[in-house]
Amino acid sequence: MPKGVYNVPVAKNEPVLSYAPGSPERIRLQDTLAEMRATQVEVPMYIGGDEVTTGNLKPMVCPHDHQHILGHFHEGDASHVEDAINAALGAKRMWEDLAWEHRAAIFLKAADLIAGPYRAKINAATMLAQSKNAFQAEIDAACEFADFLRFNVQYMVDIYKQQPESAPGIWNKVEQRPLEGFIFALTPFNFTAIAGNLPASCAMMGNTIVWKASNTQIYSAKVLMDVFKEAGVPDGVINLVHGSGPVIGDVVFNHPDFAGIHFTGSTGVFQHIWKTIGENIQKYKSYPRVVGETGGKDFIAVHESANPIQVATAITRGAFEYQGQKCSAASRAYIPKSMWSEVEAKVKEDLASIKMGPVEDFTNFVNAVIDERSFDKIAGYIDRAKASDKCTIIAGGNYDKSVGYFVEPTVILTEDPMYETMQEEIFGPVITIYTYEGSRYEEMLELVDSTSPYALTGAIFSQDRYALEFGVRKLRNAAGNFYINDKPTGAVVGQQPFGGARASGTNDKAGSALNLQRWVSPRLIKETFVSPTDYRYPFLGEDK
Ligand SMILES: NC(=O)c1ccc[n+]([C@@H]2O[C@H](COP(=O)([O-])OP(=O)(O)OC[C@H]3O[C@@H](n4cnc5c(N)ncnc54)[C@H](O)[C@@H]3O)[C@@H](O)[C@H]2O)c1
Ligand SMILES: N[C@@H](CCC=O)C(=O)O
Repeated sequence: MPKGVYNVPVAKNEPVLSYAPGSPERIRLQDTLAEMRATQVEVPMYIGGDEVTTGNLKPMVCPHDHQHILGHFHEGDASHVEDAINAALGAKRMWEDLAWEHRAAIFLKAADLIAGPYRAKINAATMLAQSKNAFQAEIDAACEFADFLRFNVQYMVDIYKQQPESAPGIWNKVEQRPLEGFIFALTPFNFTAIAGNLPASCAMMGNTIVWKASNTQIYSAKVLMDVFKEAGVPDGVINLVHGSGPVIGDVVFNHPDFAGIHFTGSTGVFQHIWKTIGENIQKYKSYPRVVGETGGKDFIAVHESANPIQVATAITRGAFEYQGQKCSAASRAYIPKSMWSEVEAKVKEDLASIKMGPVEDFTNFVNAVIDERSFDKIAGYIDRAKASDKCTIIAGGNYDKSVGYFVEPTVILTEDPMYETMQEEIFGPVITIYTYEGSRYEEMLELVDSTSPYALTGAIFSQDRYALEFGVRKLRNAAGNFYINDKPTGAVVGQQPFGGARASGTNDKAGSALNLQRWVSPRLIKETFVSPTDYRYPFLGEDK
């Protein structure tokens, strides 16, 4: 077998295709969409080498056409979670003993499959079942997922390369061991790339995984499992189970071999999980690694010197792309009173030109929100704002779930900086604006910092360097991803490692070496070449 100290290919961001009318990628995607819409699929669980069916079938629908059934998944119960844990533990020894370059090759191949032959399929699955338009699917399911895989291979090797000094006569080595036990990947509906990355990044570091995807993302999770299989991920390394979160969690969090959770989702669920792990801590063989990236109440803070048109564009894209269902979505903005009329006019003009509808029509910028529960929650915020004497709805405010879960991009103007929509994560196409006296810039920054428990993303707009520098310093702890003169969404792997603090997560920065480091437990190995043969220190000798 060849031996060598291998370099891995230098990672580059996957180019985003345009899907312009008539382009080959658009034609391929439209054909794939039509084909997938016309064919119902059944998604089994993947446990060890088996595709497990239970007959307990749950429908997967298009959010923008909720009577259209894309297929069904087989829901499992606690016994399937036990089986998945056993499969993960059974696959562990061979997987962790496999030389790292083979793990790298498998995931680099997965990236090439996603960027190549599976591109249209993963995008179409994400469009149909998660209601993303072609551009939003492309930047997520195809490009961000390929980027996660390729950059993580590079970061894995960077981690392995970090070695201690060695004094003469000894050799110190650090071995990055996978964690003892299995990892639980618990993933959200809104990014196919995140759903794929949470199990894949842990597996890349030599761990074996039990993965539970969100029910509304299982349709694209199946495509990810097909990619993992074709790329050569061995049986039992990534096991996908479907079922109720609490039922699955109950088995996982009571298991002695539970070694860590890689979570992305809401703050409430993560806090519940953290508490459960704390209560069970004596049951585990090791202290589990707890990594969770959670909710946000992301802001745009504007100084008087900012360009109003740039601010308005950041509001429209930052708040309404993918219907505001990004953890990073702008959902509160602080605008100087003197600038507001110009910003308002541009936002209204842009919103008037935005089309809302199904993903199959590529002219729609806005599609549906994910499901009825989410629709009702968002509609509740809008209804309360309509009834409140503290707010005015200046754009949107309509919703309709008769065919799909459609909510118009909605802009609320409030006089109360602590109104509920300034504080709480809505996770829908709703932004609230608070206007302030431009001379009270510092007070406004204090409000931004103290209004919500979250600290995920935020943006500051200013053409004045002093104001900018002051704002960046004042808001040091208000966001883990901070943007200057840009919208607070759209982080790119390898360029803007992503994660927030406070109630927004453990800030282990997805798409960086920091994250991968959490999935290994270093062992220091010291070897002495010529071992001592005398216990005495020189100073113990007799003075003459
Ligand atoms: N910070 C980030 O990087 C980031 C990225 C994407 C999404 N998010 C956040 O995710 C949320 C949206 O995603 P979601 O609606 O899928 O989140 P969610 O918390 O509802 O669900 C996440 C996962 O947890 C499971 N789950 C739910 N309740 C559970 C329980 N009691 N026990 C065990 N598992 C349970 C779900 O089935 C799903 O698989 C938003 O709050 C958003 O801000 C954060
Ligand atoms: N990384 C994405 C957000 C992921 C959360 O939903 C962004 O930067 O917009």
